[in-house]
Amino acid sequence: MAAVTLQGIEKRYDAHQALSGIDLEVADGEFVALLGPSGCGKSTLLKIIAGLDAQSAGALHIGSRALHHERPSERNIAMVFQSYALYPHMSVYENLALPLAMRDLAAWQRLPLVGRFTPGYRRRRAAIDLRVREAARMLGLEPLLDRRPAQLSGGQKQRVAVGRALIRHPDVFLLDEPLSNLDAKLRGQMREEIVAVHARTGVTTIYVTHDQIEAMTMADRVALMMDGVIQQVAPPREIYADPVNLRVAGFIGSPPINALPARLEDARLAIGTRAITLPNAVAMSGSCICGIRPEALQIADADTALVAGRITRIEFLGAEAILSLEPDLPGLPVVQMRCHPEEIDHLATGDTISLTARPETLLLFNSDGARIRFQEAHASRDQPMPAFLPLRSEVHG
Ligand SMILES: Nc1ncnc2c1ncn2[C@@H]1O[C@H](COP(=O)(O)OP(=O)(O)OP(=O)(O)O)[C@@H](O)[C@H]1O
Repeated sequence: MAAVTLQGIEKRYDAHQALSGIDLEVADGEFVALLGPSGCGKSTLLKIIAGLDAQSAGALHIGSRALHHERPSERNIAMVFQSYALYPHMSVYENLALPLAMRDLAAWQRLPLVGRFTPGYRRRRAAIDLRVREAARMLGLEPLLDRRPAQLSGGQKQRVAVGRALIRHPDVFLLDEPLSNLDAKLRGQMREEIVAVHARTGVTTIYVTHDQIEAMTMADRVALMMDGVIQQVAPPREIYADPVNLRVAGFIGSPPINALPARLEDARLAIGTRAITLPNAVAMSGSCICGIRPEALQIADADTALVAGRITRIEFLGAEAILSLEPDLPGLPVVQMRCHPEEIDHLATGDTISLTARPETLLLFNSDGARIRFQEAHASRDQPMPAFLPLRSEVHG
């Protein structure tokens, strides 16, 4: 096992810049998810780490080894692809044993019929057998060892692919969208299994996905990529609660963060015709974007609320509900609130209500999307909800 260090990695395909200035340190034994929309460069970066593609510039280290021209087979990295890439004519046992046979048996020992009579064959085969059975036990594949891939379900194939990748005890384990061919229920189950295998083996893992739930539930840290650039690397809770820019805030979270046009003047924040004083002064004035997570909104009195409008949709999702509100002011987008279904039991589409949020839950961004930080202390939820007041009374009051 080993840490992975990427420094200034660039990748150009002719005129197209696929990766720019990628710096990333994955600690020994850490599980990092590379998350981002389609085409952002996740797979390209993974292929560069695996040695299947070469960077145009930058350095890559595994542990203290600088990797420049090592072939994939010399890197001691294992990779699982979306397609599983199992050998269809081989049994599960043979698929699991293959990486060890290729490494531990000489070419003449792998020959059919003749190979088994060569010196050292039986000892090496016994060692391989032990490892195959150990991997099969870890992944629940023991009853399936004689089957061919065509006789397996998607989840079972996925498990064989994971087992085959880990059987050589690699330094680094790379996975490229490994669950995208599975149905939702199986994906949930395989997420847990991969996390459990990681916990048991402790192999440094880099996991590519465009699915934020996978990234957020599985990884120690999430590296969010967009347009070939890593926007932020942080533990799941932090990347959600403390995004560095509006693109990160908008990508993470479902329903997405509400982004309302606003104006700032020192500690005063105005949204539409309402304003509130923030807990701390902000070192900027002018137009900004106010980000409000759907769960930060709550129903409030019309006199003190942030926004009023008409309910356009209510979705009941079991344990929670999503309410969409069309603000009664032009220029403000539809706002979504996430809450407990009981809180909105009495409401229906077409009703008029008012919503508000605590100032310390607001995320502010400048017009370029960069985060503007203002809060130092977090107020308690038990304290009374601060009021948004009509703009004129805020200004003069
Ligand atoms: N061999 C290539 N030649 C030219 N352009 C390429 C090549 N491989 C990838 N690209 C481009 O580089 C960019 C990044 O591709 P990459 O496959 O890394 O994205 P991704 O984030 O993994 O997307 P997806 O989630 O859809 O797989 C894309 O714009 C893609 O079209």
